[in-house]
Amino acid sequence: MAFEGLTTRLQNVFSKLRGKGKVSDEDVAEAMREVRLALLEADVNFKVVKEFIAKVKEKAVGKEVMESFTPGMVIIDIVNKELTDLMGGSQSKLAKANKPPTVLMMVGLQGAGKTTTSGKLAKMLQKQNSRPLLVAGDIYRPAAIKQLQVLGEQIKAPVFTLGDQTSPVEIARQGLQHAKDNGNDYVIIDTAGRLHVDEELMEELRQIHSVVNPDEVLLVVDSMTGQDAVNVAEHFNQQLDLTGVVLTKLDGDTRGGAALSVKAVTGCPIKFASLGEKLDALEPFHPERMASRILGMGDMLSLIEKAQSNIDTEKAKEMERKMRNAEFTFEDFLEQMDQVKKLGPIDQIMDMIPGMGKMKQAKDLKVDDKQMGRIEAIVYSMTTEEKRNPDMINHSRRKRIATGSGTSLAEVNRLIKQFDEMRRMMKQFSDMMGPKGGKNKAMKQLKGLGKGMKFPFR
Ligand SMILES: Nc1nc2c(ncn2[C@@H]2O[C@H](COP(=O)(O)OP(=O)(O)OP(=O)(O)O)[C@@H](O)[C@H]2O)c(=O)[nH]1
Repeated sequence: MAFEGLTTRLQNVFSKLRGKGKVSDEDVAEAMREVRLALLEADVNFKVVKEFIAKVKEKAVGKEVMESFTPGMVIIDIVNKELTDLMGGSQSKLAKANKPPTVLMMVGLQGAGKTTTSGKLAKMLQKQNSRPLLVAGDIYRPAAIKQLQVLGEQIKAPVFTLGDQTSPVEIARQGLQHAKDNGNDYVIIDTAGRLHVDEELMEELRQIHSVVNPDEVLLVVDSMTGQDAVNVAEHFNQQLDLTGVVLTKLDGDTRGGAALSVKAVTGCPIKFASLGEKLDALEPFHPERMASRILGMGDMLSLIEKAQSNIDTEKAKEMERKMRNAEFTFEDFLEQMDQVKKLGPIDQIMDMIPGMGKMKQAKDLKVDDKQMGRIEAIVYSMTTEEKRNPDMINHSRRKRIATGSGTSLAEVNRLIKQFDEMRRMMKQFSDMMGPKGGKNKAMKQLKGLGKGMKFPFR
């Protein structure tokens, strides 16, 4: 996952500071040296690092900080605010034309993820009840038009193409007219990319620009390429006046340099971040939330938003009722896993929960999609009757389930044991909250409950 190294290093610096009652000037200087190294190692542009450290230092050595009750926390807060500022301060939203359609021109090098991002953007706009038109303007890469058509089919968005024999400038012009004629409120123009920035490409992009007069020129950059991504952004910006950047592949193990430098170097805000190959893996970029993810403080807001747009609330309510009445079966368990999976890779979800990222690093908690898959395989190998009455799953049934799911008896035993514990806890919980419980009793029992508790998927 992106930023892992940076997060670990920063957390080490901060835990040293946090442990101190008083913080001396030397402590701050030492911490700043380590933050500086951590940023450089994460491939952040060296000028950006220098300015960043100067700003943090200026704020951190003040008297108020030293004499505050929790100097360590105050310094973390300063770093958090400066990181947020570095990435643009607040969210930079997509422009909207006064008179539709709003025209989005997608530019970038080959392989950065331009075509995929065009599809993801279209899907995001559809979710907001818009009707985007995709325009296939990359006539040079043989499969690009087909790729966009396939994406369009998947999300049921119209794709405008004139094949690969018409000039991209003409395609863009006619595409825009087509959108006007058909009442599309957004036009997303996918343009060609090259392996390197070259004059011919820029000229073509400038011509398209002057014909369609876009509301947004979005540069798609691959965050895995680190400083190169920043150089590419600077170059495009000099030639084209970008209005925003989309960072792709933030799900990979990028060290984070691009995300942290691109705004400072080009002045161009990051508008979206892409965290996976799937079509719903695009997120609006929130600098403050990204900063808190980098500092290992989680990002509950994004998680809640994801849940709101992906989880079936009726099903969630029904699940809650079952849990309260301790009617929870393995069938419900499967359903719940399905809901969680809709939110994205489990690894990414964990990073959004405060503290979880750190637990993951400590290897206390091993939850990944592969393991979720094994758990699912076990449950799928149960008969309907077994799923509904987990108590009937005796030794010989367990052996059959292990063989059927390609796992081991130990794994099946563990899952069933944890499932039982989970049910018992739910039962205790609902008893506590029930008429005989009362608040004080509930609190008392809650304290005892934590002891035997294990995370169900460990
Ligand atoms: N893991 C991951 N892969 C991505 C992401 N975005 C795009 N990709 C992958 O990157 C590859 C290149 O994406 P494309 O959209 O084909 O690239 P492109 O920029 O359109 O390339 P050209 O059309 O040749 O300019 C594809 O395999 C995508 O699935 C992302 O956020 N995460």
